[in-house]
Amino acid sequence: MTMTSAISAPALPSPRPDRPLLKVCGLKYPANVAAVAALPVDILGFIFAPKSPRYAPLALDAAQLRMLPVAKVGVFVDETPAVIRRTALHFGLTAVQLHGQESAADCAALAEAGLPVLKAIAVGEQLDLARLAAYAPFCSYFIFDTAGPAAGGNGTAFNWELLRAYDLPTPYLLAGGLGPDHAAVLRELRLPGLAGFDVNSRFEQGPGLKDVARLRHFIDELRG
Ligand SMILES: O=C(O)c1ccccc1NCC(=O)[C@H](O)[C@H](O)COP(=O)(O)O
Repeated sequence: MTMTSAISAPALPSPRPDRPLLKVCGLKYPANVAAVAALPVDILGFIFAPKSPRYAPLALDAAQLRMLPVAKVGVFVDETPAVIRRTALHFGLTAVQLHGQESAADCAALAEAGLPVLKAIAVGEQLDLARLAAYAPFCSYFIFDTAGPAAGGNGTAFNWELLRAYDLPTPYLLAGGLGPDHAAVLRELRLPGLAGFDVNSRFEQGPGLKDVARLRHFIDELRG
């Protein structure tokens, strides 16, 4: 039995020609998870990195997650494959997001075990796109996120123009400090390979608690 056949989770959405995908990351509390899942969002993200203030497994309701008809991504930072696979099965995850120093071989091993992989790339002043070619065959998406003191959820944006030279076949989500005030510019943003956006700390009332009204307004503005 493959990993995917053991998990009844909706598939990871493909890029859409008509509108950008939206991933809301860093959810933690069951009532808030339900409220965000009722919005027209494409992917929900849950943090399984113990150092994060959004570390979710102790608060999450696994039965609720397994039933949700939305793609669910578990975010891990340099975690062991065994823990990742066990967590994915327990929570019914659709895919895993690797947000540390994982290698292309790490991504390949999980993808070949039936778990689609989103590989996060930390972007600083420069972006070495050439090194990503080794990852591309094993990743469903890249997530370009701003490098910072924490592995993720830093709340700051990077220079998106660094992606103007992107030429790999793997689509990506843009992340890093995207907030309500970005809706209009994101709506017009055209970059090669860009499939959508990943939002997190700038839509929070507290760590892991999303502001549903702020998200709804952002989605309305983003999609028109
Ligand atoms: O959000 C976290 O606390 C986090 C911790 C460790 C690894 C990854 C983490 N977040 C992953 C994400 O996909 C975030 O959405 C991404 O870093 C952007 O966050 P933000 O800058 O707050 O919008």
